[in-house]
Amino acid sequence: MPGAIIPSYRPGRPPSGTGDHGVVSTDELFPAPPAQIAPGAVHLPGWLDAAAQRELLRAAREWALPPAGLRTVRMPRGGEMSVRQLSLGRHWFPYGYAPTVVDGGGEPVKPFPEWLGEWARAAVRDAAAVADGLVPGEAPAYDIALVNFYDAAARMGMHRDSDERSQAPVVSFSLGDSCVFRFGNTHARGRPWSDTVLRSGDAFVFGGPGRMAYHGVPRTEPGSGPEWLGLRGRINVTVREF
Ligand SMILES: O=C(O)CCC(=O)C(=O)O
Ligand SMILES: [Fe+2]
Repeated sequence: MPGAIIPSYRPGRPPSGTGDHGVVSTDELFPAPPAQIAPGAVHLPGWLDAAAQRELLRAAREWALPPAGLRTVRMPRGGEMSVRQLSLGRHWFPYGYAPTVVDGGGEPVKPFPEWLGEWARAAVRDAAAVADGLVPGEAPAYDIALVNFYDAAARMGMHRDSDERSQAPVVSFSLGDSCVFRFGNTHARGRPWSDTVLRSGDAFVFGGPGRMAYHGVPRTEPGSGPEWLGLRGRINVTVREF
């Protein structure tokens, strides 16, 4: 049943998008302009409109279903990622890519949809207008995506996206609850870093000099997502070229 894996707002749940402060944030009505956070790293607030957010959520609910659906990722040294994940195009496991769910049931991954690649290329074009080292007109052949689902307790430690052969920019799309996205440096997990709030509909592009920077999600803000979207928790989709 679609929707059974990625939770919805329960009927009767109080509105949360505007409920905390009793007002609609002007940040949500009038998203800020694109901003370069670090060299090659660009935040595109409100890049997905409401229709696109609904479309991406609908697709994510289908992708989440088995086979090769949303799963808990086990780390090589034991332990589990708190984020649940699925892959499109190629299956990511710690640490590599495979055509099938090699660390699970062995099923083939779902195909990477071409429209998601078009979205990512368009986001890179917009990011290139304000960024250092993101070449406009460069059109990566996006072919994989990782879809992460964050419940209220989930977070993602500082890491680099280093299992791709390609250095094409990574493009992330966020849905649902806001989060703190920590974008660091290319040398080490620690400071310097900068924290950016990613809200539902935001895109974030990191490429060029920022492609190999450490980044992570220290926390989400449970209940902060827009009520009209009907998602409990946070989804992040990162589009990559293998
Ligand atoms: O959830 C996010 O915003 C970041 C996800 C991420 O870094 C990843 O999937 O590698
Ligand atoms: Fe990442």
